[in-house]
Amino acid sequence: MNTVATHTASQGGAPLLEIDNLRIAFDTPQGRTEAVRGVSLRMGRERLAVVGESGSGKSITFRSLLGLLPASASVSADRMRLEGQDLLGLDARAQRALRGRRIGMVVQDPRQGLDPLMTIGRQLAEMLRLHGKVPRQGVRQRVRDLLAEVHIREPDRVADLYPHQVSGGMAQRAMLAMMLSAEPDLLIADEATSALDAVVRHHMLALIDEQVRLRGMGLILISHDLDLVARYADRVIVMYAGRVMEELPAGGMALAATHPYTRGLMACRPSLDHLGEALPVLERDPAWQN
Ligand SMILES: Nc1ncnc2c1ncn2[C@@H]1O[C@H](COP(=O)(O)OP(=O)(O)OP(=O)(O)O)[C@@H](O)[C@H]1O
Repeated sequence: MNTVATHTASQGGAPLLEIDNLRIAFDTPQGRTEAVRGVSLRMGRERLAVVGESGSGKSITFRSLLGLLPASASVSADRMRLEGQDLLGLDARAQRALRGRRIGMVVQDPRQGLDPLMTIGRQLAEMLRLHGKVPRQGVRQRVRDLLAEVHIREPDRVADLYPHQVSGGMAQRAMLAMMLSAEPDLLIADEATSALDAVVRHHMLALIDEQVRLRGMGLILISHDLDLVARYADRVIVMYAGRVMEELPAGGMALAATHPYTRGLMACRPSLDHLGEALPVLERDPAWQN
């Protein structure tokens, strides 16, 4: 299956995100390789997870929305729209504006998204000024509020710290606060928690979840962790070799999975109930590539 048919319309009629027949190829010294091969999906202000093995095209599919691919990538699609706004053919400036305002992205290494030379508070203040959503005299208070909204307990103290002075979990919260400062419609969390330990990971996902619900945003959760996905997503798309193999409700994933690749993915999950037992090897069929 290559098209995610479920169509959850967002307010105003148009779906939050529509992608039809997205293709991404890279020019490499060995020739051209097609990494994404005709992905189509629609989503509303819901929580959509994207799973699939390494290299299946999860990250680049959603990075392409933001123009975050290297120059060696060629992107084409029949349609790519955010609430009806055409994302194809935007120039670099318009793409930056979109990235800043309507789509936020939280990545695995928060320090990638934070400037090491600026305190967290100053970075947040600059973002707020850039988006012009808060009057000048209100910026300081808004910085404090945003840090408190991501459950940072001593916002004034943390605002004065540089990214290297805080823990990984705290840096991710700060990055989330930066993204939220623009009041985006769609948040992309790309393996946002995999660099953290299990407890901190759940806290971060729970925080993202809370903010997504409070603000009525759409969430795209790109992850390898099927247990996290079952907990924090409504729907799941499963990618393999640059295509969408199937779409499932997150809750009943194991029951609903029909594609042998997805069933294999489920079976290969480590479980506390079977500690010490060998995991099955994920088998692949060349026919799935077609
Ligand atoms: N700059 C690049 N040049 C050539 N190929 C690339 C480049 N970036 C990504 N690719 C290829 O695109 C494919 C998809 O990459 P992508 O990062 O989207 O995978 P992924 O599913 O997100 O994997 P992971 O879970 O490991 O992050 C991979 O096969 C990768 O080799």
